[in-house]
Amino acid sequence: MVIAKKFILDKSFNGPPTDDNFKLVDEQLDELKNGEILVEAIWLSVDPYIRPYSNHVSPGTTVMGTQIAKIIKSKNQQYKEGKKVFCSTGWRTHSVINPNTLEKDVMPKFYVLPDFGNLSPSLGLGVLGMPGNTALFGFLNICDPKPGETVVISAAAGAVGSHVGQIAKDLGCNVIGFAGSDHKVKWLKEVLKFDAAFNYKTKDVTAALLEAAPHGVDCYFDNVGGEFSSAVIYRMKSFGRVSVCGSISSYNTNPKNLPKGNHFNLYSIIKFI
Ligand SMILES: NC(=O)C1=CN([C@@H]2O[C@H](COP(=O)(O)OP(=O)(O)OC[C@H]3O[C@@H](n4cnc5c(N)ncnc54)[C@H](OP(=O)(O)O)[C@@H]3O)[C@@H](O)[C@H]2O)C=CC1
Ligand SMILES: CCCCCC(=O)/C=C/[C@H]1[C@H](O)CC(=O)[C@@H]1CCCCCCC(=O)O
Repeated sequence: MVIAKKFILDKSFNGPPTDDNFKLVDEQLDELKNGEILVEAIWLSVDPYIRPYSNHVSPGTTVMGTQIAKIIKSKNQQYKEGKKVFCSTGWRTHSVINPNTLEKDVMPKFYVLPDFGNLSPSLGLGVLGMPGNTALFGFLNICDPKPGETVVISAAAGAVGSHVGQIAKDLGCNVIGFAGSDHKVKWLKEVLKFDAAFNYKTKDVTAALLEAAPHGVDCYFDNVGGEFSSAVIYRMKSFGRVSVCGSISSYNTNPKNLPKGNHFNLYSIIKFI
């Protein structure tokens, strides 16, 4: 008999998450039936969407999220013990899954990870998973960046932004990142080789842009929304492109009291991922 440990949403969120929102509980799992597998979590992903998407979730529900897990018992010939899988089972240690009867959805809920060799399987939740794909396709398909163009990235040291910046550098763009600490800014400049990076908590965004992008911004990869994005969009060139990926600055806000919208530059193309 396997006892899973899982985090449930104990109290609905009201502002930034605190320990009180979560409760760790046990769940006794049933014996495997034919077709089922038992997986054990190796890595859990804590992603920004969990906060706003949980506004519609009832207390008592397992906290949503994806994980990389290992098949530790199988009653399904197609899924061998020892294989590593990606699954959307939430914040829990053990889960019973029947891969053949999972709902088909636009987003994958379950798949066997390819062999990453010596690399960490955690990359299946990062650059080789949802954040990496968001960075690659959200940047290339929507911003359509060209060598020499100026690219601004918010939340630039995060999972998505840091990959957008590296792709933009590879393409020969002038890359400007904003992050919330001097340590992150140093990392962006010294390790990821961004052309410029600023701490938006201590530096005025418009002043930073006038310094690093005096002729304006061609591409803006927007992870944060709110007033920050209004300041960047105001500095877009004509025919600039904005990829609206997320709006993390408002995720802890009560949806009935959201901040005012961005300043929209009518000569830029703004698309949502
Ligand atoms: N559309 C899509 O398909 C997807 C959208 N997203 C969105 O992309 C964005 C980034 O996700 P991801 O990289 O995974 O997140 P991470 O958790 O890796 O990074 C998030 C970072 O956002 C910054 N941040 C938090 N609060 C604020 C705030 N109030 N103002 C400005 N920045 C803030 C913080 O960095 P700092 O210390 O620098 O402030 C934080 O570390 C999110 O908005 C997310 O919802 C993500 C994946 C898919
Ligand atoms: C107002 C919220 C904006 C959130 C933006 C964001 O971060 C979106 C992320 C999703 C993206 O569209 C592709 C994904 O895989 C992200 C998560 C979707 C998971 C939803 C399922 C939750 C569950 O397990 O029940």
